[in-house]
Amino acid sequence: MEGGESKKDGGDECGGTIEIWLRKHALNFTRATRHPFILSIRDGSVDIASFKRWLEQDYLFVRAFVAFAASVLIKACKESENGSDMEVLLQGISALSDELAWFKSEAEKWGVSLSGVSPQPANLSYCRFLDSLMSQEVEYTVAITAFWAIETVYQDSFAYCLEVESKTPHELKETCKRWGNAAFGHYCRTLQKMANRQLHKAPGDVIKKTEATFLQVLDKEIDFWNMSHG
Ligand SMILES: Cc1ncc(CN)c(N)n1
Repeated sequence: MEGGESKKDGGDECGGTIEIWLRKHALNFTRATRHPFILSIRDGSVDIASFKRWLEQDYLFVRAFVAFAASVLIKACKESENGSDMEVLLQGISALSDELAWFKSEAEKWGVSLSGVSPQPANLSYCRFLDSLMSQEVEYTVAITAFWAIETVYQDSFAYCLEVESKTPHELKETCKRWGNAAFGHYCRTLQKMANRQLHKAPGDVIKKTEATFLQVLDKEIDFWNMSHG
């Protein structure tokens, strides 16, 4: 097992809490990762105005997500018994810096101005939700699971657009590779193990809260994709 993990740590890829939830809530997960917007990228019918709208809104979201990532890092430093969590999250934050730079250059490529963009209601609601998870009262278990889910929805969605049979337009391949690449997939699986390890030792009430938060993330992601329709 990678990283010296054992079933005892909750690191079993088949039997961890996260894998159980992915099976239990498969419909919600599929709605978040096989949204019509993603399907339209994959079959090549995507409306470029929708893509540009997504680009503008996601730039704003990622700025809020950086603050959330920093709060998860602080919780890891204080609450995680595993020293490598902090290192994984620190690398994740550094990748978010590249992500912001990428949004700026991608916007320029598409003639989109990011300076005057206002967040749409679904984006505001998602950012407010992230804010609520940044509170000191929110356990690391809840926060790391939400963080894993947010990154994984993008990984799974965009990796789907890169499968051999996909007809993703050439000019959108770069976007899909940003989250659909193998290294990002590996990063998401590492986050999944971190979340599983926490859940393995969490009390029942925290597990319940974490499952509810996971479902909220999926709903917020669906609303976010819906926004691209305008
Ligand atoms: C809405 C949303 N969810 C997830 C990600 C991946 N960081 C993102 N950029 N935007």
